[in-house]
Amino acid sequence: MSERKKLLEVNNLEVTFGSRRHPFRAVKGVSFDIFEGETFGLVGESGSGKTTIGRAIIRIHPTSGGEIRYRGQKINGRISAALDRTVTRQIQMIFQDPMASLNERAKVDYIVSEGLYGRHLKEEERREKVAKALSDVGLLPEFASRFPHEFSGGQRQRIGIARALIMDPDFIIADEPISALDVSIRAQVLNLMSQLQKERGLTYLFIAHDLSVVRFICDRIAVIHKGELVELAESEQLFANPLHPYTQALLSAIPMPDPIAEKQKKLLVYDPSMHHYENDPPAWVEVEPGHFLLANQEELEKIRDKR
Ligand SMILES: Nc1ncnc2c1ncn2[C@@H]1O[C@H](COP(=O)(O)OP(=O)(O)OP(=O)(O)O)[C@@H](O)[C@H]1O
Repeated sequence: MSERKKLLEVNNLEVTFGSRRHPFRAVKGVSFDIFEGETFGLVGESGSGKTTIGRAIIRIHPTSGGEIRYRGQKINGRISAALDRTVTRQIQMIFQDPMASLNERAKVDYIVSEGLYGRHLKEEERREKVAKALSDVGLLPEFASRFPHEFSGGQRQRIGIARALIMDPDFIIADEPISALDVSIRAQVLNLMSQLQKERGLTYLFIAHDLSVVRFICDRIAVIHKGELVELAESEQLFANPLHPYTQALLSAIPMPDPIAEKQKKLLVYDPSMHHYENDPPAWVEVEPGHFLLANQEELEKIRDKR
């Protein structure tokens, strides 16, 4: 994949919440690249920092260290107004809960075209764009005059996708886009996303806590644990040969026919004491081409012994 162009570069990213006296490092030195046209997965359990990374990329959360580059230009921290406009248009986000993310009191027409308002388009042009965005996601143009509560969860997620598409983005951050949806319509939304990717050459950052979802749609997957990126590999490679104990724990949690048995299994597989690194700090190692692992010497030896 090295000949492919890098769209996004995240280097040593830090995001800190809280006060100066009581800082909370939600993202700790995370680095990864995303290539044009690929679907890159960020997985990890709730609270691991996935959403925070996505929100730092679209400049909602300020970064406290490191660099984010989009098409080679630094986009975190202070940037020019022109670059800010470019980023705001080219990078769009779709959200987990279409119910919560759509303004209940606004009509679909307003919701879908909200991002266009600064552009001073003629009314007719704006309406045409809304109709096109709705039909691109498989909805009828006349839905524009309805309110979000008139739609099903799947249709509402399509409205959320139309709202992103109307900006004509190159890069979409999809934050758990199907986890709030009924199982029966999840595949439809994933298929729509794949079809749009093919048609428009979109690049996706796909955030999920569920590894079974990302397996089939992501080219590469990064595993986030407590704000750190602990493993990064091509999807197939990660599933065939997960090396970090946390990745193994995540994998052991799918599928989940019996939640209690699975929880016990997870506790057995995952040993949190491996994260007390005081005398043996972890470092990145490339264990196989393209397969990176954050591990200390002790962990590496354990992994080597097992293989
Ligand atoms: N605005 C904020 N202020 C303070 N702490 C925050 C803020 N946003 C997130 N956090 C904290 O940062 C950590 C990472 O949160 P984040 O939402 O990024 O996790 P996540 O992996 O996306 O989880 P989820 O799947 O539940 O959204 C959590 O401990 C969270 O409580």
